Amino acid sequence: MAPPEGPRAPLEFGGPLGAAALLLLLPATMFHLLLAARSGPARLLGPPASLPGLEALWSPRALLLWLAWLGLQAALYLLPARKVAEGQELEDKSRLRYPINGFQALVLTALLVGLGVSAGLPLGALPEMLLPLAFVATLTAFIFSLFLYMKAQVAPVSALAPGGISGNPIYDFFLGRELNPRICFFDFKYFCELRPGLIGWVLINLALLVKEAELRGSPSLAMWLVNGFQLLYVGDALWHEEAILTTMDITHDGFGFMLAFGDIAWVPFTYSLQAQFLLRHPQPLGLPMASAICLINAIGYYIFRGANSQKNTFRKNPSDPRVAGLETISTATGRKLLVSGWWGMVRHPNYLGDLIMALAWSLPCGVSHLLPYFYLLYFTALLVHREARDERQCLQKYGLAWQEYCRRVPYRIVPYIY
Ligand SMILES: NC(=O)C1=CN([C@@H]2O[C@H](COP(=O)(O)OP(=O)(O)OC[C@H]3O[C@@H](n4cnc5c(N)ncnc54)[C@H](OP(=O)(O)O)[C@@H]3O)[C@@H](O)[C@H]2O)C=CC1
Ligand SMILES: CC(C)CCC[C@@H](C)[C@H]1CC=C2C3=C(CC[C@@]21C)[C@@]1(C)CC[C@H](O)C[C@@H]1CC3
Repeated sequence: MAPPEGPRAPLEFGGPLGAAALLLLLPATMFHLLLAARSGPARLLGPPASLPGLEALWSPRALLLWLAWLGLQAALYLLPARKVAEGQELEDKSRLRYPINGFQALVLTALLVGLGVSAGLPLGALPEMLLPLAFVATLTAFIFSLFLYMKAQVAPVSALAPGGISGNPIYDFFLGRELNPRICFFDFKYFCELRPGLIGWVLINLALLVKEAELRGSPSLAMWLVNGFQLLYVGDALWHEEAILTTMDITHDGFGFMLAFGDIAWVPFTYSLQAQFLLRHPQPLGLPMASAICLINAIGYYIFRGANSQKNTFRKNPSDPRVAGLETISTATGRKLLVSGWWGMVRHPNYLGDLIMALAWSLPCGVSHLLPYFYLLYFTALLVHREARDERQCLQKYGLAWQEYCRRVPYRIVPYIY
């Protein structure tokens, strides 16, 4: 039986209490990680060596830099795009239009940063500003989420997301009420999901690499690997930008604190944790080990990209010769489900590839500390939870056909294990 949506839908994340706890816990975890990475013991569990005062968190320079960064990314978003894509059909049968120029934004940002550095911009000074930058990013996320919550009060009911209309203000503030908040062509959720956070993440990584070169004469092999792997991941996401239009974040979830904070603060400041750790805790890495780690990342990427591209190609055009020979199950909606190829191996092959890559990003940091493995642990929890949410939505959409798919493909993420 499909679960109900809307006001009677079961509340996620432990309901209002869980949402209230996460409002505090998520920023606290981010600051804990930032502090732990710069401390000698670099302990993931246990209190950080010292707590910063307000003077270490608040800096008008960091605020200016942060606003300039958001302004730059917003300006790049508004530049003419190579393509304008249509999103999924909405409740009122309309489709929104989205500019496909994320990769262009990455390249232009790289050019601007390159120009800035050659004109004397001290990129190596950025790592010292991470704490105040994370602080202003968190403040921005709170203020922005408040704006989104108020904007949703005057939005038509058809514009609201199914999950964020519980009526409890804390829960709805956390999950987000409006599905696609926009001002004219500027779509806030789509903009935040890929631009300031993801591009900010690789910029922070690069600054940490530059700082390491300043401190030790040249960047370490471990730092090169972490930078290279994560740049590939971000470049890939922006190159395939159109694919996020079918993710549950865009089609199902409201835009509230969880995604706003996740996109603009959590991603840049916690996803760069391995590079932050390496700056203060250099790790020796020989060529044979580095080659093995590159192989692990390549295998992860091969599965991740293969699975995502196979599904996207199939959804765009099921008769495309690359997917036409695959076995499928018909559903009552008219859409089909792939039951061979990557999607016949496990029900979320793309998650498996993503997790293998996450392991490869931590391995260059050695095995002496748990801290650089935080991303792998957090990401496993996120994907297990996400997989369960997606299963619920697919069961609701496809009913018996989904049950048949689960029978034919019994494992969720890891073959023969989970
Ligand atoms: N680094 C990070 O922090 C994060 C990364 N990711 C990554 O982003 C990518 C996108 O993930 P996500 O948005 O969760 O979802 P998916 O790309 O896995 O999409 C799930 C959807 O795919 C469709 N689908 C499921 N099974 C089949 C099948 N057998 N045949 C055809 N279509 C099927 C269904 O939608 P429908 O039928 O409507 O098309 C389902 O709702 C993943 O690679 C993930 O690893 C995700 C979250 C966080
Ligand atoms: C702060 C919370 C614990 C959770 C926040 C979740 C967000 C950080 C993620 C939700 C879905 C995401 C996706 C990506 C990045 C992380 C967030 C925003 C990608 C853009 C990463 C690159 C992939 O190729 C596509 C992903 C889509 C979903």
